[in-house]
Amino acid sequence: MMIKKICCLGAGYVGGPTCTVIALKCPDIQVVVVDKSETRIQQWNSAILPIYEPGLDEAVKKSRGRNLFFSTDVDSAIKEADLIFISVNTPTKTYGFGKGRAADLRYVEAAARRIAEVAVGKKIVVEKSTVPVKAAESINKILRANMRPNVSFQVLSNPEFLAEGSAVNDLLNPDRILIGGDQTSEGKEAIEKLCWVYKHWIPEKKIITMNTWSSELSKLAANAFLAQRISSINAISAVCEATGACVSEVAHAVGTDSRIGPKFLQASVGFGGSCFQKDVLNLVYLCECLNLPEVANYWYQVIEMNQFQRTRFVRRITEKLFNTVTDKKIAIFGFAFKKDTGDTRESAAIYVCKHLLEEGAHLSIYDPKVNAQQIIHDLTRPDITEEPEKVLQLLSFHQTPYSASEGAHAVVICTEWDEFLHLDYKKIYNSMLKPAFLFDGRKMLNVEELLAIGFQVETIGRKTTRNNVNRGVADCIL
Ligand SMILES: NC(=O)c1ccc[n+]([C@@H]2O[C@H](COP(=O)([O-])OP(=O)(O)OC[C@H]3O[C@@H](n4cnc5c(N)ncnc54)[C@H](O)[C@@H]3O)[C@@H](O)[C@H]2O)c1
Ligand SMILES: O=c1ccn([C@@H]2O[C@H](COP(=O)(O)OP(=O)(O)O[C@H]3O[C@H](CO)[C@@H](O)[C@H](O)[C@H]3O)[C@@H](O)[C@H]2O)c(=O)[nH]1
Repeated sequence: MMIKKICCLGAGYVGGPTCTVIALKCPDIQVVVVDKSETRIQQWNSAILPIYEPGLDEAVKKSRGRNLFFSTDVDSAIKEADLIFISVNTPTKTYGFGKGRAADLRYVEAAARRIAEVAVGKKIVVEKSTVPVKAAESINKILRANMRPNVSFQVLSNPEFLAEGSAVNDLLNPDRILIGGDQTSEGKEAIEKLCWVYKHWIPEKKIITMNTWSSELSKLAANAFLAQRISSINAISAVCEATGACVSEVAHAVGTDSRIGPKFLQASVGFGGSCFQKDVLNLVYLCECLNLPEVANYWYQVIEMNQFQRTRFVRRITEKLFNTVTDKKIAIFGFAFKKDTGDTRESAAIYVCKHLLEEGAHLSIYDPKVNAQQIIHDLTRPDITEEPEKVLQLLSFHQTPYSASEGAHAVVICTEWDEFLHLDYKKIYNSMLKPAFLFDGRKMLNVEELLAIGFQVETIGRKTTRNNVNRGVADCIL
C-alpha cells in the first residue's frame, strides 16, 4: 500500500505550510488539512490566508482545490486517510502539575482519541507536534485502548524544524527530515512509507530514521541548542555594553571557528516565538521528572538569560530617557517576534511594551504585518497587565513608522523588518522631540549615520554614546 491520502489535524503555522508543500510536491497524493476552528479553515479557503509566510500564497493557490483541501470535517478526513499528521498546538501548561513548564498535551490527546473513535482500516499516525519524550507511546496506548475492530495503527514521530518567516523555503529545502518509529517490521514499514512521501522532493541522504524516543528528544535538543546560542551571545552582549567591546565583532570572531559556525549568533533584545521558550521549558520539566535537577537547572539558565536580556534593554531605555518614561511618547517599530511573520507569540516586543506601559509611557506602535487587534490582545492579557483599560489609553497604532515617531521622545526597534533599514531617518529625527533617542533592539541600523543625524543611539552589545565615539569605540561597524 502506498500513501494516497493524507490528513492533517491542525491547520496552524505548521500544519498549513507543511501540507501545502506536500501537496505541491506530491500531486499523486490528496492532502486534507482539518481544524476544529471554523474561522481558521475559512481563512485557508479564502484569498487572505490566516498566516503570513513569504511564498505561501502562491504555493497554496497552485494546489488548493486540486489535491489540497482545507476542511472542518475532521471525521471524514481521518476515515479516508492512509496517513494522519497530528499537528495541533502543544503550549506550556498554565495550570496544575507542571504549570509554567510542562507541555499541555490535551490537544494531542483529544486528536488521538478522535482518531481512535472514527478510524477504519490501516493507519499511520504521525506525531508532528513538538512533544515530550514518550508522547508517541501515550498516543499508541490511547489508540489501542479505544480502537474499533479491524483497525491497525503505527505511530511515528516526525518533528518539524521549519522556522517562521522562512517556512516555505525550509520545507522545500530542509537540512534534514527526521522520522522515528518502532524498530519492528511493522514500524519499519511505516517509516518507509513516510520516507516515500518525502522522497518526492527531498534527497534520500537527508532523511534520517531512528527510534521514536531519540526522534522526540532530538527536536527538544535542537531547539535548546539554538536558544542556548542566542542566550550565550546575549550574555556576551551585556559584557560588551559594560566594557566597550562590540558584540558584532566578538560574534564574528567566535563564529569563524568552524567548530562553532556563524549562524544564530545575532545578539538581540531576546528570542521570542512560540517554540524556544516552550520547548526549553518542556526539556527542563522532563529533566525534573527524570530526577536530573542539575540538567534541568542548566537548561533553565537559557530562559533566565533571555528574560534578563529583555528587562535589561527596557532598563537601559528608561535610564537614558532621564530615568522617567511616564507620559513620554515612545514609538515601537515592529511587534512580531521576528521579521517576515505576523506572529507575535512570545515576542520580545510584548515584554518591552509591558515594562514601558507599567512606567506610564504612551506607545505608538507600527508593524507591517501585525494588526492593532492582535497587539491589543497581547498587551491586555491578564498575565501582562492587571489594568487593561489603562493600557488601552496608552496605546496608539500607526500605518507608517513616520506617523508613529512624530512627536516621540524615542524610537525603539523590536523587530528586524528589512524596511527599517531603508527609512528616512533624517525625516524621523526632524519630527521627534529633542534629544531624540533611538534604541536598536536588533542591532540592525548604522549607528554612525544615526549619530551624524543627531540621534542619541543605544544598541545591543555596544557602547554608542557621543563620548564613546570620541574615545574611538564607534569604529565597530555593524
Ligand atoms: N510554529 C512553528 O514554527 C513550529 C515549528 C515546528 C514545530 N512546531 C510545533 O508544531 C505544533 C503546532 O504548532 P503551530 O504553531 O502550528 O500551532 P497553531 O496553534 O498555529 O495551530 C494548531 C492548530 O491545531 C488546531 N487544533 C487543536 N486541537 C485540534 C483537534 N483536536 N483537531 C483539529 N484541530 C485541532 C487548533 O485549532 C490550531 O488551529 C506545536 O507542537 C509546535 O510546537 C511549531
Ligand atoms: O541569532 C539569532 C537568531 C534568532 N533570534 C531570535 O530567536 C527567535 C526565534 O527565531 P527562529 O529560530 O528563526 O524562528 P522560529 O520560528 O521560532 O524557529 C525555531 O523554532 C521552531 C519551532 O520549534 C523550529 O522548528 C525552528 O527550527 C527554530 O529555528 C526570534 O525572536 C529571533 O529574532 C535571535 O535573537 N538571534
